[in-house]
Amino acid sequence: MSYFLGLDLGTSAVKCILVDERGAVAGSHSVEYPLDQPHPGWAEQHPEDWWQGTVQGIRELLDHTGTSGVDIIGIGFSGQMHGSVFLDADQAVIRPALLWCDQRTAEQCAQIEQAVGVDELGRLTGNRALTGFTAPKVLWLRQHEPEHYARVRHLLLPKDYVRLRLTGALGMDVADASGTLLLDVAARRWSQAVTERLDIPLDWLPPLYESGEIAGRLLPEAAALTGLAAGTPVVAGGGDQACGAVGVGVVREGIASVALGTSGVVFVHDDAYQTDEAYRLHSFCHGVPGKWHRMGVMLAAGGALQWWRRHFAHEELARAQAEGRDVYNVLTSEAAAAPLGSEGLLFLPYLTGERTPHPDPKARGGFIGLNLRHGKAHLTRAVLEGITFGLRDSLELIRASGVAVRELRVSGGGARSPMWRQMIADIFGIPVVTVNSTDGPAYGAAVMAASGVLGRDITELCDEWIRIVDRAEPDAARHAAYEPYYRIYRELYAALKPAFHQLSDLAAQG
Ligand SMILES: Nc1ncnc2c1ncn2[C@@H]1O[C@H](COP(=O)(O)OP(=O)(O)O)[C@@H](O)[C@H]1O
Ligand SMILES: O=C(CO)[C@@H](O)[C@H](O)COP(=O)(O)O
Repeated sequence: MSYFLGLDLGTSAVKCILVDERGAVAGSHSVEYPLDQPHPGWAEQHPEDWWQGTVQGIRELLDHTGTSGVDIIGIGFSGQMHGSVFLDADQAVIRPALLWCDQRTAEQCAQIEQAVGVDELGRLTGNRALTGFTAPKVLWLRQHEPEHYARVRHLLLPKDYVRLRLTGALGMDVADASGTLLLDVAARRWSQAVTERLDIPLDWLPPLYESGEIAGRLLPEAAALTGLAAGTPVVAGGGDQACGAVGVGVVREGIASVALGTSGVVFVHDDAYQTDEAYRLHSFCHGVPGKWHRMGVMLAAGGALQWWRRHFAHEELARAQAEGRDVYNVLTSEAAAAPLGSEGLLFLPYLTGERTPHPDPKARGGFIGLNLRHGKAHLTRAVLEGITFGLRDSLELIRASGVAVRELRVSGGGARSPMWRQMIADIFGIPVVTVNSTDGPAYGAAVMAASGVLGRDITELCDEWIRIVDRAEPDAARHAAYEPYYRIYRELYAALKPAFHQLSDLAAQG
């Protein structure tokens, strides 16, 4: 049997999966690596950790599944988006990468929007300057670490660095490149106009590919380290959101996806390039050649639940261990027992600032409406409801731009919870489905590898390999009961913004 290897270079771990020629997952394995937060709001990782994790992950996957490297006929990549990998003339890493969730570049974003103009930047790139994006990170390096900046000769995104180590070839796909703010997203090529205005050398940027195109072949030294065969084709792949959407079959108009990972993303496929009026949604190239997508991105969706679990779920953790259950399972069961609306309690999930719909690194979280009757279950339910209201904000932007969403496909860690899936269906008022491929971005990366190696269309492969396995219908009464809560939720950010900013400034002073 021949296999495709899908690699998803995530924020917390690299996930490696094997998919056979009929689209069935034959095995998966993850290797974690650390995230550094040297200052409040900063987030960095060492590209060497990604490389070591990937090598280990591939080796262990082959060992555990008893697969021979020669049976892997293609490799595809998904990766956390936007992170800046700065390389010198010898392709050596100059400093740790600044990640998608790093918030240090508010000043540089303002400088970019002033230098280019918000409308002109939108016209050239389809997007606004947001702190997570790559171009502001380049300006930050120039202003704060000029000695490092002087050495830069190549700029890559996280997965492209690992592909470089595997194949020796520099490259980037247009889906991931869309999140650099240096791509002319409509034309699917680097924007000379933007690089010139920002004074970023165009020759730092690698050759561009569509996601299913072969971007290199495995080097003999990488083959020796991983157990794969030298010469194995490696496709360009995509950013994790484009790969995740392909992985659940969001390759046609009318179907949207919600990815509930650390971040939370509402994603729609576009046959033609589109932007919303004020560029509040991201407009990016899709992993499907010649197609685009729009998405709203919450910075802490699953991340907010993870924070809640880590700091406040000690009893639930003990119970989960005693009963051999997942702690998230215990938490969501508790939340299910609390009433809808958490008895007048709302949670704001802006724990690491926010992107959509409030592009504000100084936005903060909170519980609003606490009273003496509230206990842990109410608070846990409020966290889940608050994250879901945050996702609904992105859905409303998508709806306002004229897209009729008929069905939502959910993926990511949060999608494992039937209770949360039903809550999304009720709050959104749309059916929520899950598909047979639960490996999201890694599966999408494997589909892209199959497309490149077999010369098949990505949409066709998705139609053949992906099918719906579960469906949660919205309950009309619960949908109506959530509406007044959602209306109040929508007003809270604007009302609390001045306090968030003052608190954020006070915290930064130490
Ligand atoms: N059984 C579950 N029920 C509800 N949420 C869950 C469950 N398992 C994981 N999660 C959520 O999913 C998140 C991890 O999702 P994942 O897709 O693995 O994230 P990432 O790829 O960003 O590392 C966790 O932080 C948690 O909030
Ligand atoms: O910033 C974005 C998309 O714009 C994130 O999707 C990151 O690419 C990684 O998110 P997780 O998969 O770790 O949640």
